[in-house]
Amino acid sequence: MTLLDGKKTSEAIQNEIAAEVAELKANGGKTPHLAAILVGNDGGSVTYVNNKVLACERVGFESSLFHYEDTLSEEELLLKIKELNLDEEIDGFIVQLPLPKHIDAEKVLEAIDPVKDVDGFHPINVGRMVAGLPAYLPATPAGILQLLERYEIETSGKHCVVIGRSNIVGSPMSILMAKSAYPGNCTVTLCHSRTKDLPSFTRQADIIIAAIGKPEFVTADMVKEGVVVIDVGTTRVPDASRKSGFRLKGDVNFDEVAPKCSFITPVPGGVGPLTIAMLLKNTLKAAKKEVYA
Ligand SMILES: NC(=O)C1=CN([C@@H]2O[C@H](COP(=O)(O)OP(=O)(O)OC[C@H]3O[C@@H](n4cnc5c(N)ncnc54)[C@H](OP(=O)(O)O)[C@@H]3O)[C@@H](O)[C@H]2O)C=CC1
Ligand SMILES: Nc1nc(=O)c2c([nH]1)NC[C@@H]1CN(c3ccc(C(=O)N[C@@H](CCC(=O)O)C(=O)O)cc3)C=[N+]21
Ligand SMILES: [Mg+2]
Repeated sequence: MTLLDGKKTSEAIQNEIAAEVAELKANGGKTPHLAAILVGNDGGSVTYVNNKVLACERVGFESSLFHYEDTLSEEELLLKIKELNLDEEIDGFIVQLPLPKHIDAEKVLEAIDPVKDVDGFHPINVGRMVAGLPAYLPATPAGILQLLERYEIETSGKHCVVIGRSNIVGSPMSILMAKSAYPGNCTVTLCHSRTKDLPSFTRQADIIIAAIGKPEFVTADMVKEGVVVIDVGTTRVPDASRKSGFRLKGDVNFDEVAPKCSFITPVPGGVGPLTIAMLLKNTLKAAKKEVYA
């Protein structure tokens, strides 16, 4: 069993990005600038956004954080997005999800200029990804592809079972794994809460990508010997023995599943750090105008 070290892989990618940024700057180019909008004080969201800002500093990007109370109106948020769309200093920005219930998230994502949509959530970027045109790939699926590639995991002809069909992880992941490319060329099954007899699918899987948000959902009896397991889940569960009062759990029961795996990601230290690295990568592409001329 090989542990897929997301932290180490993320650091390697960030070092590559830092070297490119240094070169850009030396050649008189613009310093890439990522902005993040955070509405409210959800614990996880605050942590992830702060991690993104810290990562920007590490690679030599500029960053801006716009943090609002959860009473911010949809109108005010849309106005801020319009401002960032027009701000020539900012190459890319993200609106952290989830948003408070009184704000229509789809409307907000559609208001972002696709050219600056470094999360890759705008329907234009989603469509371009599906069509195989240059696009910002959503960071979590792109990070998973990086892990598979950097560990030279064979994917061609394999049966990949994705659990979860969200717009940000499961659905794009299923599309990318089916593409005629490496990593890809898989036969893909996309499972969700209406799937009947999920274990009958996961037991056939050569590669399982779990993006459900239910801690320890995937158990040893659901997987075959030699499987590759990618655990996207990051749920905070109460843990009184920790200073923070919680610990992070994946969607896979690691202790019982890991012994059956050829490769598996830990949580934390698996997919999460890659998500941050790929967001930076998209921001670099934005600054270099690699996706949209
Ligand atoms: N590490 C990282 O970088 C990231 C981690 N995450 C984490 O990944 C997890 C998933 O996130 P996200 O995709 O946004 O989640 P969503 O809640 O948007 O989607 C969850 C999906 O899981 C499906 N599902 C729920 N229960 C079951 C079940 N019993 N059997 C089969 N499928 C089920 C749902 O089905 P249905 O569609 O029918 O409701 C849905 O498609 C979360 O823990 C999140 O925190 C997310 C993004 C990035
Ligand atoms: N607009 C938007 N874009 C996103 O990309 C986005 C989002 N909204 N909303 C929430 C999800 C979740 N997500 C994570 C990113 C990093 C870690 C991460 O770094 N996790 C660390 C642990 C961090 C910790 O200590 O909590 C790890 O798994 O090792 C996790 C989850 C991005 N998301
Ligand atoms: Mg992780």
